[in-house]
Amino acid sequence: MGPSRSGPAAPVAAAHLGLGAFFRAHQAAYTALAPDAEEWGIAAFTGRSLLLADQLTAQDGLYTLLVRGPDGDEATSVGSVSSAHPGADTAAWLATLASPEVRLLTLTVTEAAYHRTAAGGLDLDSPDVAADVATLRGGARTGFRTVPGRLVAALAARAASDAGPLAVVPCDNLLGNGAAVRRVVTELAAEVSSDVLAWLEANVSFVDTEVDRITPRTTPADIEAVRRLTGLDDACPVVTEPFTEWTLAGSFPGGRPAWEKAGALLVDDVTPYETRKLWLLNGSHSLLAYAGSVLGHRTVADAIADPHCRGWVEEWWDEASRHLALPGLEHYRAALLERYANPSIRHLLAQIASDGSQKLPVRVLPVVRAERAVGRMPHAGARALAAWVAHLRGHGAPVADPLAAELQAAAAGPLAEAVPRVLAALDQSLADDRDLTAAVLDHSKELTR
Ligand SMILES: NC(=O)c1ccc[n+]([C@@H]2O[C@H](COP(=O)([O-])OP(=O)(O)OC[C@H]3O[C@@H](n4cnc5c(N)ncnc54)[C@H](O)[C@@H]3O)[C@@H](O)[C@H]2O)c1
Ligand SMILES: O=P(O)(O)OC[C@@H](O)[C@@H](O)[C@H](O)[C@H](O)CO
Repeated sequence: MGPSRSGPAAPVAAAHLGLGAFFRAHQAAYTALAPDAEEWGIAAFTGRSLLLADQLTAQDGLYTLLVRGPDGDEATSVGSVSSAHPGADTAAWLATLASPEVRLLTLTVTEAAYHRTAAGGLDLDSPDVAADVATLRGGARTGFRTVPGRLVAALAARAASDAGPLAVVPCDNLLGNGAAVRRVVTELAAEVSSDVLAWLEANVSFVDTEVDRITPRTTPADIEAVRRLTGLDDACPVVTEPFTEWTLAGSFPGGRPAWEKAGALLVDDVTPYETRKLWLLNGSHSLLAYAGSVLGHRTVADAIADPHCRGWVEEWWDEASRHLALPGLEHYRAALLERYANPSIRHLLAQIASDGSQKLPVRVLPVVRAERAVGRMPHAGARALAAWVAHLRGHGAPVADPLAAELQAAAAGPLAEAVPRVLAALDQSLADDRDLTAAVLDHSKELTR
């Protein structure tokens, strides 16, 4: 028997786009733990797939959260998802966001889904973005190809029904994610309708967040572990670690669940938390994803057990720590080592390796630039870039990236020519830095020797 409810689900007051593993281990779990959870049911939409929406609907939105610590598993049933919908159901999407009862929208759609240029604006040259501009200008209510397109369509529907203010809460690993999403959404709205633009500027707040909880993809073995532990045939449990963190800064004009009572931190500025997390955790994750997989490792736990990889991570943390403001970095680093070594969390390096062109500019390049600005050579950062070049040349984890074709072409051929071409694809000024290019080349040779 699968999970099912004994009473009604909470009325829908929040929406989510990007229904997947992380949202269910993080934001939905915080909402479920908040004391006012019964007022904040969530209508959750997948990005694209049908399966998870169908599986959750068959389970009344309920799923098992399996928290795996080094010493054992703990299963809880999470009930904050009141309805689950496939991303293609635009009628339900527009109706949900046009409802005055809905005052909150969280997002976990991956970094790549925002269609940002390297400078952070909306990529209006993208054919998918251009198609959405045409669709939105034509007033169609379906057929959107991008996340910014879906967001602007929803805000237009909300403006039309005068449904009141909304807080948009992006939870992807982007620095200044609230401001980043505000920018792409306002730039797209400006292409489409000055009325919608004016409405959203007056009614929509974009909240910056730092989010942290390592949540790998669910495997058949996880489903079996849940069955053994709970006796339930849960088709879509989520496996995560005990550690969890959520820091938010911004306004919630229509209210929000009392997330702070569930452990979230409401602050004036998330930047120090966000940079610490993105550089130390995500930066080292990307380093391991490329360099560790070149050495033949498959998971974070395997790679961190290798003294070479562990040394590279420590070196990266030394470089990044020179540019971080929060105190207690030694403690943070020690905790990360424990989290990475958790043998019950099989976090695949191949999953982390995806979309490097979108992730490295956030996780690694700021530290490389800061080190070069003070005249130092960031060898660990150069190694991460070298490992990415090796990955694009076919070593280690397979390539999955929206820019895969052009990046793999840039990475082909003699290494001495490939390295500056790949660096230039990230940022021309990196390729123009001869000493950095030479260091990346040396690390590339060493890694693939
Ligand atoms: N998994 C983690 O440990 C973790 C931790 C912190 C933050 N995050 C953030 O959450 C995001 C999602 O992670 P997840 O583990 O839930 O992944 P997932 O694959 O389980 O879910 C991703 C969701 O985003 C949707 N999506 C993906 N690409 C899209 C696109 N181009 N357009 C529209 N929708 C798209 C998918 O359809 C799915 O609904 C990550 O990319 C990251 O930014 C994840
Ligand atoms: O989820 P992604 O693909 O953005 O990145 C992979 C990991 O680095 C990331 O998911 C971390 O596990 C997470 O950010 C931990 O909080």
